[in-house]
Amino acid sequence: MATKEKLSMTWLFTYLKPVRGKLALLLVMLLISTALQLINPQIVARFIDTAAEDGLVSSLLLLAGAFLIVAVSNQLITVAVSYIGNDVAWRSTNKLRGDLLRHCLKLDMRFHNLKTPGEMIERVDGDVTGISNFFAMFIVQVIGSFVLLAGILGYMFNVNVLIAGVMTLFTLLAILFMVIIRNLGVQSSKKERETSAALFGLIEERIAGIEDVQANGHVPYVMNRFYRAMRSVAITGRRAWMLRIIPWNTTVVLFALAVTAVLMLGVHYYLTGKISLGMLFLIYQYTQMLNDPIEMLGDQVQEFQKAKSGMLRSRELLSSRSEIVSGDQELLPEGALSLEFEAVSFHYSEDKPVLNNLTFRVEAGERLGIIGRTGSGKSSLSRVLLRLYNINQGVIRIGGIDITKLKLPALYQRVGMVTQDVQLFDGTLRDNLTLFNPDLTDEQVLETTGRLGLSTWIEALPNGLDTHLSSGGSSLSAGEAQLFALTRVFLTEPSLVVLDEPSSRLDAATESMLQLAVDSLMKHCTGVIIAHRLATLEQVDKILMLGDGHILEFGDREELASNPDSHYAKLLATGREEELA
Ligand SMILES: Nc1ncnc2c1ncn2[C@@H]1O[C@H](COP(=O)(O)OP(=O)(O)OP(=O)(O)O)[C@@H](O)[C@H]1O
Repeated sequence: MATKEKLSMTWLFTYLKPVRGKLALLLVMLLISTALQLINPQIVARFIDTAAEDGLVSSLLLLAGAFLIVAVSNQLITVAVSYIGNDVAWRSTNKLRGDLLRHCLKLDMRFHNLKTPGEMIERVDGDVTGISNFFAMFIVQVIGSFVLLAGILGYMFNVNVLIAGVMTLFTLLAILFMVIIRNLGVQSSKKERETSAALFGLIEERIAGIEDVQANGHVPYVMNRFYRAMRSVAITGRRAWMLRIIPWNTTVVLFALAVTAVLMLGVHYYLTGKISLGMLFLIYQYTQMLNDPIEMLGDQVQEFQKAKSGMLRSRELLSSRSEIVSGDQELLPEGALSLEFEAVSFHYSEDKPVLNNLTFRVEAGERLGIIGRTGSGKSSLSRVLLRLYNINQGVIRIGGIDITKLKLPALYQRVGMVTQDVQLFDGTLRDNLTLFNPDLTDEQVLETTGRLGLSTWIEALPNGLDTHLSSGGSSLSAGEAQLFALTRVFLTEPSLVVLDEPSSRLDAATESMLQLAVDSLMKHCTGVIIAHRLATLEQVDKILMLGDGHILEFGDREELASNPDSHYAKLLATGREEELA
Protein backbone atom coordinates (compact mmCIF):
# COMPACT_ATOMS: atom_id res chain seq x y z
CA MET A 1 0.00 0.00 0.00
CA ALA A 2 2.83 2.37 0.91
CA THR A 3 4.47 1.99 -2.49
CA LYS A 4 1.10 2.43 -4.19
CA GLU A 5 0.56 5.74 -2.35
CA LYS A 6 4.01 6.86 -3.30
CA LEU A 7 3.31 5.99 -6.90
CA SER A 8 0.12 8.02 -6.98
CA MET A 9 1.96 11.06 -5.64
CA THR A 10 4.77 10.91 -8.20
CA TRP A 11 2.19 10.50 -10.91
CA LEU A 12 0.54 13.69 -9.68
CA PHE A 13 3.71 15.74 -9.63
CA THR A 14 4.12 15.40 -13.40
CA TYR A 15 0.98 17.56 -13.72
CA LEU A 16 2.37 20.18 -11.36
CA LYS A 17 5.65 20.54 -13.23
CA PRO A 18 4.38 22.99 -15.86
CA VAL A 19 2.96 25.28 -13.13
CA ARG A 20 5.89 25.07 -10.74
CA GLY A 21 6.75 28.77 -11.25
CA LYS A 22 3.28 29.82 -10.15
CA LEU A 23 3.41 27.37 -7.26
CA ALA A 24 6.66 28.95 -6.08
CA LEU A 25 5.05 32.40 -6.32
CA LEU A 26 2.10 31.10 -4.31
CA LEU A 27 4.44 29.82 -1.63
CA VAL A 28 6.30 33.12 -1.38
CA MET A 29 3.03 35.04 -1.07
CA LEU A 30 1.80 32.63 1.56
CA LEU A 31 5.00 33.09 3.57
CA ILE A 32 4.60 36.88 3.41
CA SER A 33 0.99 36.53 4.51
CA THR A 34 2.12 34.29 7.39
CA ALA A 35 4.66 36.90 8.51
CA LEU A 36 1.99 39.62 8.39
CA GLN A 37 -0.37 37.47 10.44
CA LEU A 38 2.34 37.06 13.08
CA ILE A 39 3.17 40.77 13.15
CA ASN A 40 -0.35 42.12 13.68
CA PRO A 41 -0.98 40.72 17.19
CA GLN A 42 2.44 42.12 18.20
CA ILE A 43 1.31 45.58 17.09
CA VAL A 44 -1.92 45.22 19.08
CA ALA A 45 0.02 44.02 22.16
CA ARG A 46 2.31 47.06 21.90
CA PHE A 47 -0.79 49.28 21.48
CA ILE A 48 -2.40 47.85 24.66
CA ASP A 49 0.80 48.25 26.69
CA THR A 50 1.34 51.82 25.39
CA ALA A 51 -2.25 52.73 26.24
CA ALA A 52 -2.01 51.05 29.70
CA GLU A 53 1.17 53.03 30.44
CA ASP A 54 -0.51 56.28 29.31
CA GLY A 55 1.81 56.50 26.28
CA LEU A 56 1.81 59.23 23.61
CA VAL A 57 -1.28 59.54 21.39
CA SER A 58 1.03 59.91 18.37
CA SER A 59 2.60 56.50 19.19
CA LEU A 60 -0.86 54.99 19.49
CA LEU A 61 -1.91 56.50 16.12
CA LEU A 62 1.27 55.19 14.53
CA LEU A 63 0.59 51.69 15.87
CA ALA A 64 -3.05 51.84 14.69
CA GLY A 65 -1.90 52.94 11.20
CA ALA A 66 0.65 50.12 11.05
CA PHE A 67 -2.05 47.64 12.09
CA LEU A 68 -4.34 48.86 9.31
CA ILE A 69 -1.64 48.66 6.63
CA VAL A 70 -0.62 45.13 7.68
CA ALA A 71 -4.25 43.93 7.82
CA VAL A 72 -5.14 45.37 4.37
CA SER A 73 -1.92 44.05 2.78
CA ASN A 74 -2.63 40.61 4.19
CA GLN A 75 -6.14 40.67 2.73
CA LEU A 76 -4.85 41.73 -0.70
CA ILE A 77 -2.34 38.89 -0.63
CA THR A 78 -5.11 36.45 0.33
CA VAL A 79 -7.12 37.51 -2.75
CA ALA A 80 -4.04 37.14 -4.99
CA VAL A 81 -3.27 33.71 -3.51
CA SER A 82 -6.78 32.56 -4.21
CA TYR A 83 -6.59 33.84 -7.83
CA ILE A 84 -3.27 32.18 -8.57
CA GLY A 85 -4.35 29.02 -6.76
CA ASN A 86 -7.40 28.71 -9.00
CA ASP A 87 -5.32 29.37 -12.07
CA VAL A 88 -2.88 26.61 -11.09
CA ALA A 89 -5.77 24.23 -10.39
CA TRP A 90 -7.40 24.78 -13.78
CA ARG A 91 -4.19 24.60 -15.76
CA SER A 92 -2.96 21.39 -14.17
CA THR A 93 -6.30 19.59 -14.02
CA ASN A 94 -7.23 20.50 -17.59
CA LYS A 95 -4.08 18.75 -18.70
CA LEU A 96 -5.16 15.71 -16.70
CA ARG A 97 -8.68 15.88 -18.18
CA GLY A 98 -7.13 15.97 -21.66
CA ASP A 99 -4.91 12.98 -20.91
CA LEU A 100 -7.83 10.99 -19.51
CA LEU A 101 -10.04 11.70 -22.53
CA ARG A 102 -7.24 10.90 -25.00
CA HIS A 103 -6.57 7.68 -23.13
CA CYS A 104 -10.26 6.69 -23.09
CA LEU A 105 -10.62 7.37 -26.81
CA LYS A 106 -7.82 4.88 -27.43
CA LEU A 107 -9.18 2.14 -25.19
CA ASP A 108 -10.69 -0.89 -26.87
CA MET A 109 -14.38 -1.61 -27.34
CA ARG A 110 -14.43 -4.23 -24.59
CA PHE A 111 -13.70 -1.40 -22.14
CA HIS A 112 -16.27 0.96 -23.68
CA ASN A 113 -18.96 -1.72 -23.80
CA LEU A 114 -18.80 -1.88 -20.01
CA LYS A 115 -18.98 1.88 -19.43
CA THR A 116 -21.90 4.21 -20.02
CA PRO A 117 -21.12 7.67 -21.45
CA GLY A 118 -22.42 9.26 -18.21
CA GLU A 119 -19.94 7.23 -16.20
CA MET A 120 -17.16 8.32 -18.53
CA ILE A 121 -18.11 11.99 -18.01
CA GLU A 122 -17.81 11.51 -14.26
CA ARG A 123 -14.42 9.86 -14.65
CA VAL A 124 -12.98 12.41 -17.03
CA ASP A 125 -14.42 15.47 -15.31
CA GLY A 126 -15.97 14.69 -11.91
CA ASP A 127 -13.02 12.81 -10.44
CA VAL A 128 -10.61 15.45 -11.68
CA THR A 129 -12.63 18.28 -10.16
CA GLY A 130 -12.14 16.50 -6.84
CA ILE A 131 -8.41 16.71 -7.36
CA SER A 132 -8.34 20.35 -8.45
CA ASN A 133 -8.26 22.03 -5.03
CA PHE A 134 -5.61 19.60 -3.97
CA PHE A 135 -3.53 20.62 -6.98
CA ALA A 136 -4.01 24.29 -6.24
CA MET A 137 -3.56 24.58 -2.56
CA PHE A 138 -2.46 21.44 -0.83
CA ILE A 139 1.28 21.84 -0.95
CA VAL A 140 1.41 25.60 -0.40
CA GLN A 141 -1.18 25.58 2.36
CA VAL A 142 0.40 22.68 4.20
CA ILE A 143 3.79 24.41 4.07
CA GLY A 144 2.20 27.78 4.96
CA SER A 145 0.37 26.22 7.92
CA PHE A 146 3.54 24.62 9.26
CA VAL A 147 5.46 27.90 8.93
CA LEU A 148 2.73 29.77 10.83
CA LEU A 149 2.72 27.10 13.55
CA ALA A 150 6.52 27.22 13.79
CA GLY A 151 6.41 31.05 13.94
CA ILE A 152 3.85 31.12 16.77
CA LEU A 153 5.48 28.37 18.81
CA GLY A 154 9.01 29.70 18.24
CA TYR A 155 8.00 33.12 19.52
CA MET A 156 6.13 31.65 22.49
CA PHE A 157 9.19 29.64 23.59
CA ASN A 158 11.03 32.97 23.86
CA VAL A 159 8.25 34.40 26.03
CA ASN A 160 7.21 31.55 28.32
CA VAL A 161 8.36 27.94 28.12
CA LEU A 162 5.43 26.44 30.04
CA ILE A 163 2.76 28.12 27.91
CA ALA A 164 4.73 27.30 24.75
CA GLY A 165 4.96 23.68 25.98
CA VAL A 166 1.17 23.42 26.37
CA MET A 167 0.64 24.94 22.93
CA THR A 168 3.20 22.61 21.33
CA LEU A 169 1.66 19.56 22.99
CA PHE A 170 -1.76 20.50 21.66
CA THR A 171 -0.40 21.15 18.19
CA LEU A 172 1.48 17.85 18.05
CA LEU A 173 -1.55 15.91 19.30
CA ALA A 174 -3.80 17.51 16.68
CA ILE A 175 -1.34 16.83 13.86
CA LEU A 176 -0.60 13.30 15.03
CA PHE A 177 -4.28 12.55 15.13
CA MET A 178 -4.78 13.81 11.62
CA VAL A 179 -1.86 11.82 10.28
CA ILE A 180 -3.15 8.63 11.90
CA ILE A 181 -6.65 8.91 10.49
CA ARG A 182 -5.92 10.71 7.26
CA ASN A 183 -6.92 7.69 5.17
CA LEU A 184 -10.15 7.08 7.04
CA GLY A 185 -12.39 8.54 4.37
CA VAL A 186 -10.51 7.50 1.23
CA GLN A 187 -12.32 4.25 0.47
CA SER A 188 -15.73 5.70 1.29
CA SER A 189 -14.99 8.75 -0.88
CA LYS A 190 -14.04 6.41 -3.71
CA LYS A 191 -17.33 4.56 -3.24
CA GLU A 192 -19.14 7.90 -3.26
CA ARG A 193 -17.56 8.77 -6.61
CA GLU A 194 -18.47 5.35 -8.00
CA THR A 195 -22.14 5.65 -7.06
CA SER A 196 -22.21 9.18 -8.44
CA ALA A 197 -20.71 7.92 -11.74
CA ALA A 198 -23.37 5.20 -11.87
CA LEU A 199 -26.12 7.80 -11.31
CA PHE A 200 -24.83 9.93 -14.19
CA GLY A 201 -24.57 6.80 -16.33
CA LEU A 202 -28.21 5.99 -15.62
CA ILE A 203 -29.44 9.51 -16.44
CA GLU A 204 -27.44 9.63 -19.68
CA GLU A 205 -28.58 6.17 -20.78
CA ARG A 206 -32.25 6.89 -20.16
CA ILE A 207 -32.14 10.30 -21.84
CA ALA A 208 -30.38 8.79 -24.84
CA GLY A 209 -33.16 6.22 -25.07
CA ILE A 210 -35.97 8.72 -24.48
CA GLU A 211 -38.04 7.51 -27.45
CA ASP A 212 -38.12 3.94 -26.16
CA VAL A 213 -38.73 5.11 -22.60
CA GLN A 214 -41.75 7.18 -23.58
CA ALA A 215 -43.14 4.83 -26.19
CA ASN A 216 -43.08 1.85 -23.80
CA GLY A 217 -44.50 3.74 -20.81
CA HIS A 218 -41.19 3.14 -19.09
CA VAL A 219 -41.14 6.37 -17.04
CA PRO A 220 -42.17 4.88 -13.64
CA TYR A 221 -39.54 2.16 -13.99
CA VAL A 222 -36.85 4.71 -14.90
CA MET A 223 -37.85 6.88 -11.94
CA ASN A 224 -37.65 3.88 -9.65
CA ARG A 225 -34.11 3.09 -10.84
CA PHE A 226 -33.22 6.77 -10.54
CA TYR A 227 -34.44 7.01 -6.93
CA ARG A 228 -32.51 3.88 -6.02
CA ALA A 229 -29.33 5.24 -7.60
CA MET A 230 -29.82 8.59 -5.80
CA ARG A 231 -30.34 6.75 -2.52
CA SER A 232 -26.99 4.99 -2.99
CA VAL A 233 -25.31 8.34 -3.68
CA ALA A 234 -26.92 9.82 -0.55
CA ILE A 235 -25.90 6.91 1.68
CA THR A 236 -22.32 6.65 0.42
CA GLY A 237 -22.01 10.46 0.37
CA ARG A 238 -23.16 10.78 3.98
CA ARG A 239 -20.78 8.07 5.12
CA ALA A 240 -17.86 9.62 3.24
CA TRP A 241 -18.65 13.06 4.64
CA MET A 242 -18.87 11.77 8.21
CA LEU A 243 -15.53 10.03 7.90
CA ARG A 244 -13.98 13.14 6.42
CA ILE A 245 -15.16 15.50 9.19
CA ILE A 246 -14.07 13.34 12.14
CA PRO A 247 -10.48 14.72 12.13
CA TRP A 248 -11.81 18.29 12.08
CA ASN A 249 -14.20 17.74 14.99
CA THR A 250 -11.52 16.11 17.07
CA THR A 251 -9.20 19.10 16.72
CA VAL A 252 -12.02 21.45 17.78
CA VAL A 253 -12.28 19.59 21.12
CA LEU A 254 -8.51 19.51 21.54
CA PHE A 255 -8.37 23.20 20.76
CA ALA A 256 -10.94 24.14 23.42
CA LEU A 257 -8.85 22.31 26.00
CA ALA A 258 -5.65 24.07 24.87
CA VAL A 259 -7.20 27.58 24.97
CA THR A 260 -8.53 26.95 28.49
CA ALA A 261 -5.15 25.74 29.79
CA VAL A 262 -3.17 28.58 28.16
CA LEU A 263 -5.60 31.26 29.37
CA MET A 264 -5.45 29.98 32.95
CA LEU A 265 -1.66 30.01 32.87
CA GLY A 266 -1.58 33.45 31.21
CA VAL A 267 -3.97 35.00 33.74
CA HIS A 268 -1.90 33.48 36.55
CA TYR A 269 1.32 35.04 35.18
CA TYR A 270 -0.42 38.42 34.67
CA LEU A 271 -1.86 38.44 38.20
CA THR A 272 1.58 37.61 39.64
CA GLY A 273 3.05 40.49 37.59
CA LYS A 274 5.25 38.30 35.41
CA ILE A 275 3.72 39.49 32.13
CA SER A 276 2.04 42.68 30.94
CA LEU A 277 -1.58 43.01 29.79
CA GLY A 278 -0.37 43.38 26.22
CA MET A 279 1.55 40.11 26.54
CA LEU A 280 -1.53 38.36 27.97
CA PHE A 281 -3.43 39.55 24.89
CA LEU A 282 -0.63 38.33 22.64
CA ILE A 283 -0.60 34.89 24.27
CA TYR A 284 -4.39 34.65 23.92
CA GLN A 285 -4.26 35.87 20.32
CA TYR A 286 -1.48 33.47 19.32
CA THR A 287 -3.32 30.55 20.92
CA GLN A 288 -6.42 31.52 18.91
CA MET A 289 -4.25 31.77 15.82
CA LEU A 290 -3.01 28.22 16.30
CA ASN A 291 -6.49 27.15 15.35
CA ASP A 292 -6.23 28.55 11.81
CA PRO A 293 -3.27 26.51 10.54
CA ILE A 294 -4.52 23.41 12.32
CA GLU A 295 -7.98 23.87 10.84
CA MET A 296 -6.35 24.51 7.49
CA LEU A 297 -4.40 21.27 7.82
CA GLY A 298 -7.66 19.53 8.76
CA ASP A 299 -9.37 20.96 5.66
CA GLN A 300 -6.47 19.84 3.55
CA VAL A 301 -6.69 16.34 5.04
CA GLN A 302 -10.36 16.30 3.99
CA GLU A 303 -9.44 17.58 0.53
CA PHE A 304 -6.68 15.03 0.39
CA GLN A 305 -9.14 12.22 1.08
CA LYS A 306 -11.46 13.47 -1.64
CA ALA A 307 -8.58 14.06 -4.01
CA LYS A 308 -7.01 10.73 -3.28
CA SER A 309 -10.14 8.82 -4.22
CA GLY A 310 -10.26 10.83 -7.47
CA MET A 311 -6.55 10.27 -7.99
CA LEU A 312 -6.88 6.53 -7.45
CA ARG A 313 -9.74 6.31 -9.94
CA SER A 314 -7.98 8.48 -12.51
CA ARG A 315 -4.77 6.55 -12.15
CA GLU A 316 -6.67 3.29 -12.43
CA LEU A 317 -8.16 4.57 -15.68
CA LEU A 318 -4.84 5.80 -17.04
CA SER A 319 -3.15 2.51 -16.26
CA SER A 320 -5.79 0.41 -18.04
CA ARG A 321 -4.29 -0.76 -21.29
CA SER A 322 -6.07 -1.22 -24.58
CA GLU A 323 -6.02 -4.77 -25.95
CA ILE A 324 -5.46 -3.20 -29.36
CA VAL A 325 -1.74 -2.63 -29.73
CA SER A 326 -0.54 -0.71 -32.75
CA GLY A 327 1.97 -2.44 -35.05
CA ASP A 328 4.92 -0.63 -36.59
CA GLN A 329 4.42 -1.18 -40.30
CA GLU A 330 3.15 1.80 -42.26
CA LEU A 331 3.40 0.88 -45.90
CA LEU A 332 0.48 -0.75 -47.67
CA PRO A 333 0.37 -1.44 -51.42
CA GLU A 334 -0.97 1.41 -53.59
CA GLY A 335 -4.56 1.35 -54.84
CA ALA A 336 -7.33 -1.07 -53.89
CA LEU A 337 -6.37 -3.57 -51.20
CA SER A 338 -6.97 -7.31 -51.13
CA LEU A 339 -8.56 -8.86 -48.04
CA GLU A 340 -7.79 -12.25 -46.59
CA PHE A 341 -9.15 -14.09 -43.56
CA GLU A 342 -7.13 -17.17 -42.58
CA ALA A 343 -8.67 -19.50 -39.97
CA VAL A 344 -10.08 -16.53 -38.03
CA SER A 345 -11.96 -17.21 -34.80
CA PHE A 346 -13.37 -14.60 -32.46
CA HIS A 347 -15.51 -14.33 -29.35
CA TYR A 348 -16.67 -11.51 -27.06
CA SER A 349 -16.81 -13.88 -24.10
CA GLU A 350 -15.17 -17.29 -23.91
CA ASP A 351 -18.38 -19.23 -23.51
CA LYS A 352 -19.87 -17.97 -26.79
CA PRO A 353 -17.87 -18.22 -30.03
CA VAL A 354 -19.01 -15.64 -32.57
CA LEU A 355 -16.76 -16.27 -35.59
CA ASN A 356 -15.51 -19.80 -36.21
CA ASN A 357 -12.48 -20.60 -38.29
CA LEU A 358 -13.30 -18.27 -41.20
CA THR A 359 -11.08 -18.52 -44.28
CA PHE A 360 -11.75 -16.53 -47.45
CA ARG A 361 -10.03 -14.11 -49.82
CA VAL A 362 -11.23 -11.07 -51.74
CA GLU A 363 -8.94 -9.75 -54.47
CA ALA A 364 -8.06 -6.07 -54.76
CA GLY A 365 -10.90 -4.16 -56.40
CA GLU A 366 -13.48 -6.91 -55.92
CA ARG A 367 -16.75 -6.55 -54.04
CA LEU A 368 -17.83 -9.04 -51.42
CA GLY A 369 -21.42 -9.28 -50.23
CA ILE A 370 -21.89 -10.79 -46.78
CA ILE A 371 -25.26 -12.27 -45.92
CA GLY A 372 -26.62 -14.22 -42.99
CA ARG A 373 -29.38 -14.25 -40.43
CA THR A 374 -29.52 -11.84 -37.51
CA GLY A 375 -26.79 -12.66 -35.01
CA SER A 376 -24.78 -14.75 -37.49
CA GLY A 377 -21.71 -12.54 -36.94
CA LYS A 378 -21.75 -10.11 -39.89
CA SER A 379 -21.14 -6.94 -37.85
CA SER A 380 -18.57 -8.73 -35.68
CA LEU A 381 -16.65 -9.63 -38.84
CA SER A 382 -16.48 -5.96 -39.84
CA ARG A 383 -15.42 -4.96 -36.31
CA VAL A 384 -12.46 -7.35 -36.21
CA LEU A 385 -11.47 -6.24 -39.70
CA LEU A 386 -11.26 -2.63 -38.41
CA ARG A 387 -9.41 -3.82 -35.28
CA LEU A 388 -12.10 -2.63 -32.92
CA TYR A 389 -11.49 -6.03 -31.29
CA ASN A 390 -8.58 -8.44 -31.52
CA ILE A 391 -9.32 -11.83 -32.98
CA ASN A 392 -8.62 -14.89 -30.84
CA GLN A 393 -7.13 -17.05 -33.56
CA GLY A 394 -5.97 -16.80 -37.16
CA VAL A 395 -4.75 -13.89 -39.27
CA ILE A 396 -6.48 -11.09 -41.14
CA ARG A 397 -4.44 -9.60 -43.99
CA ILE A 398 -5.07 -6.39 -45.88
CA GLY A 399 -2.99 -5.87 -49.02
CA GLY A 400 -1.10 -9.01 -47.94
CA ILE A 401 -0.12 -7.54 -44.55
CA ASP A 402 -1.25 -8.87 -41.18
CA ILE A 403 -3.39 -6.06 -39.70
CA THR A 404 -1.85 -6.52 -36.25
CA LYS A 405 1.53 -5.54 -37.76
CA LEU A 406 0.12 -2.28 -39.15
CA LYS A 407 0.23 1.06 -37.41
CA LEU A 408 -3.35 1.91 -36.44
CA PRO A 409 -3.38 5.31 -38.20
CA ALA A 410 -2.10 3.63 -41.38
CA LEU A 411 -4.94 1.10 -41.17
CA TYR A 412 -7.63 3.74 -40.61
CA GLN A 413 -6.24 5.94 -43.37
CA ARG A 414 -6.76 3.22 -45.94
CA VAL A 415 -9.78 1.36 -44.63
CA GLY A 416 -13.15 3.02 -44.14
CA MET A 417 -16.34 1.77 -42.55
CA VAL A 418 -19.91 2.93 -42.83
CA THR A 419 -22.10 1.49 -40.12
CA GLN A 420 -25.90 1.51 -39.89
CA ASP A 421 -25.67 3.65 -36.82
CA VAL A 422 -24.31 6.92 -38.20
CA GLN A 423 -23.23 9.42 -35.55
CA LEU A 424 -23.77 13.12 -36.08
CA PHE A 425 -21.79 15.71 -34.14
CA ASP A 426 -22.87 19.14 -32.98
CA GLY A 427 -21.58 21.38 -35.78
CA THR A 428 -22.23 22.48 -39.36
CA LEU A 429 -22.94 20.13 -42.23
CA ARG A 430 -19.38 20.82 -43.41
CA ASP A 431 -17.92 19.83 -40.01
CA ASN A 432 -19.94 16.65 -40.05
CA LEU A 433 -18.88 15.70 -43.55
CA THR A 434 -15.20 16.47 -43.06
CA LEU A 435 -15.18 15.35 -39.43
CA PHE A 436 -13.73 18.73 -38.46
CA ASN A 437 -10.75 18.31 -40.82
CA PRO A 438 -9.88 21.89 -41.93
CA ASP A 439 -7.64 20.62 -44.75
CA LEU A 440 -10.65 19.54 -46.82
CA THR A 441 -11.89 22.42 -48.98
CA ASP A 442 -15.52 23.22 -49.79
CA GLU A 443 -14.77 22.38 -53.44
CA GLN A 444 -13.64 18.88 -52.46
CA VAL A 445 -16.70 18.39 -50.30
CA LEU A 446 -19.15 19.66 -52.94
CA GLU A 447 -17.47 17.65 -55.68
CA THR A 448 -17.84 14.49 -53.60
CA THR A 449 -21.42 15.18 -52.56
CA GLY A 450 -22.18 15.92 -56.21
CA ARG A 451 -20.84 12.53 -57.27
CA LEU A 452 -22.92 10.87 -54.60
CA GLY A 453 -26.04 12.64 -55.85
CA LEU A 454 -26.41 14.75 -52.72
CA SER A 455 -26.20 18.17 -54.45
CA THR A 456 -29.95 18.78 -54.65
CA TRP A 457 -30.33 17.80 -51.04
CA ILE A 458 -27.61 20.22 -49.90
CA GLU A 459 -28.92 23.01 -52.15
CA ALA A 460 -32.35 22.63 -50.56
CA LEU A 461 -30.87 23.37 -47.13
CA PRO A 462 -31.23 27.02 -46.02
CA ASN A 463 -27.51 27.56 -45.37
CA GLY A 464 -25.92 24.87 -47.52
CA LEU A 465 -22.74 23.50 -45.95
CA ASP A 466 -23.10 26.03 -43.13
CA THR A 467 -26.38 24.48 -41.96
CA HIS A 468 -26.09 23.62 -38.32
CA LEU A 469 -26.79 19.99 -37.40
CA SER A 470 -27.44 18.90 -33.87
CA SER A 471 -25.88 15.76 -32.48
CA GLY A 472 -27.83 12.51 -32.40
CA GLY A 473 -28.94 12.58 -36.01
CA SER A 474 -32.66 12.80 -35.32
CA SER A 475 -33.03 15.18 -38.27
CA LEU A 476 -31.86 12.62 -40.84
CA SER A 477 -33.56 9.48 -42.15
CA ALA A 478 -31.60 6.21 -42.13
CA GLY A 479 -30.95 6.49 -45.86
CA GLU A 480 -29.81 10.11 -45.67
CA ALA A 481 -27.54 9.29 -42.76
CA GLN A 482 -25.93 6.54 -44.81
CA LEU A 483 -25.37 8.84 -47.75
CA PHE A 484 -23.84 11.23 -45.34
CA ALA A 485 -21.52 8.60 -43.91
CA LEU A 486 -20.56 7.48 -47.41
CA THR A 487 -19.48 11.06 -48.17
CA ARG A 488 -17.33 11.09 -45.07
CA VAL A 489 -15.60 7.89 -46.09
CA PHE A 490 -15.34 8.94 -49.70
CA LEU A 491 -13.53 12.12 -48.71
CA THR A 492 -10.77 10.04 -47.14
CA GLU A 493 -10.28 8.15 -50.47
CA PRO A 494 -10.08 4.69 -48.88
CA SER A 495 -8.69 1.55 -50.52
CA LEU A 496 -11.00 -0.85 -48.71
CA VAL A 497 -14.51 -0.01 -47.56
CA VAL A 498 -16.81 -1.93 -45.26
CA LEU A 499 -20.42 -0.92 -45.67
CA ASP A 500 -23.26 -2.04 -43.44
CA GLU A 501 -26.36 -1.28 -45.47
CA PRO A 502 -29.40 0.06 -43.69
CA SER A 503 -31.87 -2.75 -43.22
CA SER A 504 -34.85 -0.45 -42.77
CA ARG A 505 -37.04 0.06 -45.75
CA LEU A 506 -35.84 2.95 -47.88
CA ASP A 507 -38.04 4.74 -50.34
CA ALA A 508 -37.30 3.96 -53.98
CA ALA A 509 -35.63 7.31 -54.67
CA THR A 510 -33.27 7.14 -51.67
CA GLU A 511 -32.52 3.50 -52.38
CA SER A 512 -31.43 4.20 -55.94
CA MET A 513 -29.41 7.19 -54.73
CA LEU A 514 -27.68 4.98 -52.20
CA GLN A 515 -27.00 2.34 -54.83
CA LEU A 516 -25.49 4.95 -57.15
CA ALA A 517 -23.38 6.31 -54.34
CA VAL A 518 -22.10 2.87 -53.41
CA ASP A 519 -21.23 2.07 -57.03
CA SER A 520 -19.41 5.35 -57.36
CA LEU A 521 -17.55 4.87 -54.09
CA MET A 522 -16.48 1.34 -54.83
CA LYS A 523 -14.99 2.05 -58.25
CA HIS A 524 -11.48 2.53 -56.96
CA CYS A 525 -11.47 0.32 -53.92
CA THR A 526 -12.25 -3.09 -52.59
CA GLY A 527 -15.69 -3.35 -51.02
CA VAL A 528 -17.18 -5.47 -48.26
CA ILE A 529 -20.92 -5.00 -48.11
CA ILE A 530 -23.10 -6.41 -45.39
CA ALA A 531 -26.08 -6.80 -47.66
CA HIS A 532 -29.64 -6.46 -46.57
CA ARG A 533 -31.17 -6.33 -50.03
CA LEU A 534 -30.97 -8.75 -52.96
CA ALA A 535 -30.54 -5.76 -55.28
CA THR A 536 -27.18 -4.95 -53.70
CA LEU A 537 -25.93 -8.45 -54.28
CA GLU A 538 -26.33 -8.01 -58.05
CA GLN A 539 -23.40 -5.64 -57.94
CA VAL A 540 -20.98 -7.83 -55.98
CA ASP A 541 -18.35 -10.24 -57.30
CA LYS A 542 -18.32 -12.68 -54.42
CA ILE A 543 -20.78 -13.81 -51.80
CA LEU A 544 -20.08 -14.98 -48.26
CA MET A 545 -22.97 -16.52 -46.38
CA LEU A 546 -22.58 -16.74 -42.61
CA GLY A 547 -24.56 -19.00 -40.30
CA ASP A 548 -23.87 -19.03 -36.58
CA GLY A 549 -20.36 -17.69 -37.11
CA HIS A 550 -19.46 -20.37 -39.71
CA ILE A 551 -19.08 -19.93 -43.46
CA LEU A 552 -22.11 -21.63 -45.00
CA GLU A 553 -21.15 -20.62 -48.49
CA PHE A 554 -18.42 -18.60 -50.16
CA GLY A 555 -17.84 -18.14 -53.86
CA ASP A 556 -18.17 -16.27 -57.08
CA ARG A 557 -21.65 -14.71 -57.26
CA GLU A 558 -22.35 -15.77 -60.83
CA GLU A 559 -21.23 -19.33 -60.15
CA LEU A 560 -23.37 -19.53 -57.05
CA ALA A 561 -26.34 -18.05 -58.92
CA SER A 562 -26.09 -20.69 -61.60
CA ASN A 563 -25.77 -23.55 -59.11
CA PRO A 564 -29.35 -24.47 -58.15
CA ASP A 565 -28.14 -26.20 -54.97
CA SER A 566 -26.51 -23.07 -53.54
CA HIS A 567 -28.12 -21.05 -50.77
CA TYR A 568 -27.78 -17.93 -52.89
CA ALA A 569 -29.59 -19.47 -55.88
CA LYS A 570 -32.39 -20.55 -53.55
CA LEU A 571 -32.62 -17.05 -52.14
CA LEU A 572 -32.86 -15.65 -55.63
CA ALA A 573 -35.52 -18.17 -56.53
CA THR A 574 -37.71 -17.40 -53.53
CA GLY A 575 -36.78 -13.71 -53.27
CA ARG A 576 -36.70 -14.01 -49.48
CA GLU A 577 -35.05 -10.82 -48.42
CA GLU A 578 -35.59 -11.56 -44.75
CA GLU A 579 -32.88 -14.23 -45.01
CA LEU A 580 -30.40 -11.42 -45.55
CA ALA A 581 -31.22 -9.50 -42.46
N1 LIG B 1 -20.51 -6.11 -27.97
C1 LIG B 1 -20.90 -7.38 -27.86
N2 LIG B 1 -20.65 -8.08 -26.73
C2 LIG B 1 -21.04 -9.37 -26.61
N3 LIG B 1 -21.68 -10.06 -27.56
C3 LIG B 1 -21.96 -9.41 -28.71
C4 LIG B 1 -21.58 -8.04 -28.92
N4 LIG B 1 -21.99 -7.68 -30.16
C5 LIG B 1 -22.58 -8.76 -30.69
N5 LIG B 1 -22.57 -9.81 -29.84
C6 LIG B 1 -23.08 -11.15 -30.08
O1 LIG B 1 -22.35 -11.72 -31.16
C7 LIG B 1 -23.21 -12.43 -32.05
C8 LIG B 1 -23.05 -11.89 -33.46
O2 LIG B 1 -23.52 -10.53 -33.48
P1 LIG B 1 -23.36 -9.60 -34.75
O3 LIG B 1 -23.84 -8.24 -34.38
O4 LIG B 1 -22.03 -9.75 -35.33
O5 LIG B 1 -24.44 -10.27 -35.72
P2 LIG B 1 -25.02 -9.71 -37.07
O6 LIG B 1 -25.03 -10.87 -38.02
O7 LIG B 1 -24.32 -8.51 -37.51
O8 LIG B 1 -26.51 -9.38 -36.65
P3 LIG B 1 -27.47 -8.21 -37.26
O9 LIG B 1 -27.79 -8.60 -38.66
O10 LIG B 1 -28.66 -8.29 -36.36
O11 LIG B 1 -26.73 -6.93 -37.14
C9 LIG B 1 -24.62 -12.27 -31.50
O12 LIG B 1 -24.95 -13.45 -30.81
C10 LIG B 1 -24.52 -11.12 -30.53
O13 LIG B 1 -25.38 -11.33 -29.45
